[in-house]
Amino acid sequence: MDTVLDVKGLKAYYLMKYFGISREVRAVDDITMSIRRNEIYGIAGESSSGKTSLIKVLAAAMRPPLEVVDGSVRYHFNGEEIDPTTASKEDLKRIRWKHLSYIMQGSMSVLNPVRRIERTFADFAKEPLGLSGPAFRERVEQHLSSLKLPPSVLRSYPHELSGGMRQRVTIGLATVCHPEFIIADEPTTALDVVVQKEVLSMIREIQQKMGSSVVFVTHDMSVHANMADRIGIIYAGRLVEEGPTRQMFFAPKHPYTAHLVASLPRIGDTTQRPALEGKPPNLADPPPGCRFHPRCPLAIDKCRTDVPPLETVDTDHRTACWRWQDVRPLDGAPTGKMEAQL
Ligand SMILES: Nc1ncnc2c1ncn2[C@@H]1O[C@H](COP(=O)(O)OP(=O)(O)OP(=O)(O)O)[C@@H](O)[C@H]1O
Repeated sequence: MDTVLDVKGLKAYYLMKYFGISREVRAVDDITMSIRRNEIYGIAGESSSGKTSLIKVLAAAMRPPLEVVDGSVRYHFNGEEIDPTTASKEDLKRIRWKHLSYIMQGSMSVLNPVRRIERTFADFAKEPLGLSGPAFRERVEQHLSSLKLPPSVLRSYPHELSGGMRQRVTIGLATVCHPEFIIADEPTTALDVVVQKEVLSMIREIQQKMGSSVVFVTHDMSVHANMADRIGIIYAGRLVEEGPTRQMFFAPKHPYTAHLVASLPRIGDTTQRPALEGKPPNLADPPPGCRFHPRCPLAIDKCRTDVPPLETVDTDHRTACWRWQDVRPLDGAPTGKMEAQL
């Protein structure tokens, strides 16, 4: 299997000191995963579970107080090994956009408010694309048109565009160099459903054309169902289950995944889904054993004391649950009709 990214035992914590008292938030806590060439890997999990923190480490966008305290992250680009957490500024500049690109949450931060969009494209993409003048402009205009954006946006300032247009411009920036590895954090959440569909199919098209890898974060399981080849579920800073999309939806092996897929809204279905009781744990003081045990309907004594390892339970399918053999799809889990969509 052709692996592009290897993450081993990664721990990244927010290390803070207030009035001499240290506090650490264990946002990413012992994550091991690999991303392959030519796949879309979806990361799901509820708010504050550590998805964005993980993505920031992978995208070389980590800032204090977030720090890697253990483990390793390695990209393999064209035979070259790059650690995004220790790479020099020059190395990062060299790989940014052409090899590794990042679509972050919220579009405004990447667009300079006092620069026209064309200047921002020139700053980001001219050098990596190796084009100039009319050839560069033509390439950018073509790319924008695949995102349903008219060439006139290039003359605009960010504040002159709608939120949806700005988000598409951001996606355009991140994909114009056809990068090998695209990291996207909730890229379509702010868009209306029609535009969301177009943008997602555009990301897939680029991914297929280039054979690139996409790591994609969203809390929206229906987007994962339609986009991801594999899904990783994060709970309280840990990867608790990972597997091929179809298996995750139809045969989940972790009670938390079973809950997530059963809460997926379906067209025409107005039944109330049972909410998961309790709150996610405080990552400054997580519970011992399995972090999900206080909310888990299957929890036994062992779950309260022993951390379950992430073990392989089927082809390509890993779970961290002492009771994975007893996990069953919940009421409301996808069946029949939905299977055709996956
Ligand atoms: N700058 C920061 N300083 C301290 N703690 C932080 C900081 N940013 C995030 N955290 C904490 O780290 C944990 C993980 O947050 P993170 O944003 O990675 O979660 P998330 O799964 O991406 O959530 P969301 O879906 O809401 O974006 C949370 O407990 C959060 O409060």
